[in-house]
Amino acid sequence: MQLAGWRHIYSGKVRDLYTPADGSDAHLLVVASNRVSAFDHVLEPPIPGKGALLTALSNWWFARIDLPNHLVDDRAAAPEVPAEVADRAMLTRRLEMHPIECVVRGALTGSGYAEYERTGAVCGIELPAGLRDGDLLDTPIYTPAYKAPLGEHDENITFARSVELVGEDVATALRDASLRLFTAARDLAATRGVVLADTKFEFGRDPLTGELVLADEVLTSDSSRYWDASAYHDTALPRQDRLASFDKQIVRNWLSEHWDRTGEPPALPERIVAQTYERYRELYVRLTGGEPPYAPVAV
Ligand SMILES: N#Cc1c(N)ncnc1-c1cnn(CCN2CCOCC2)c1
Repeated sequence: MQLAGWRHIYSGKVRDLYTPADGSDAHLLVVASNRVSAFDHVLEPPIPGKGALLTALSNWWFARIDLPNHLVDDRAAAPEVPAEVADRAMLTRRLEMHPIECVVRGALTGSGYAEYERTGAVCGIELPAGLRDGDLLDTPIYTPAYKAPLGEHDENITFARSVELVGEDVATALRDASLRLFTAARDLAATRGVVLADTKFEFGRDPLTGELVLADEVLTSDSSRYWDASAYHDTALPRQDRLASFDKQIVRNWLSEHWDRTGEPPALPERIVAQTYERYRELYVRLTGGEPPYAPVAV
């Protein structure tokens, strides 16, 4: 997408990165698309309103986290944010990013559970035997990953390896901040009937002050696993229903019934698109207590 005053430099599955077209290097623009991904595929069509809703959720969390973050408050000294993306863009300070995905797990699932099944540990942290997919852990664990080159999968690493990569002081600061932020967010989400199972933070170093700064998006359902607490604790439900991703399970269930996982996935029908937006909206309302800033035109 062309944006006046900005040059596109990177596209992830669901977000795009821009640098100022005038060559200045103090800022970046992170634009959340309406794209949705599942099973490592970007799906069609986009979910109208998703980018704006998740940007608002990330901003809501940033405002409640007592750490410096990369959002630009004083926009007078920064390039203008184009109106067409204003509701789904973050104008940020450019940081020296640490090459670590700071993953914190309060429950054992996904790649962490797969590693546990193979080794009995996750990122070098030994866990009790007999844990099952989705089990809550007694205490959250920090399971960092080394940020692989663009397009490759990140590599789970031990804390000791993170020390080799970024030094003892930074590695310790990343771990301690990530565990503290996760625990606070998990406890807040629990009061809203939502289980925060895991999340991923990214941090950078401010080149001017040297301080540790929270970057990227925070605690969205693209960077985190959120489950409905009543379903999670209903042990009569099948496990897949207890661990249903708050926002993507509708898409995953439909794809499981309409796609054999070969070739490109089929386009989502309008009703699935509408139902999926409603799940994003429900998560936003449950967590924040307010309505998201944007509702797609009723189809
Ligand atoms: N945020 C931020 C940020 C910053 N404030 N300063 C310098 N670099 C970055 C940056 C560059 N890449 N990533 C990885 C995550 N990306 C986020 C956007 O969308 C694509 C993926 C972070």
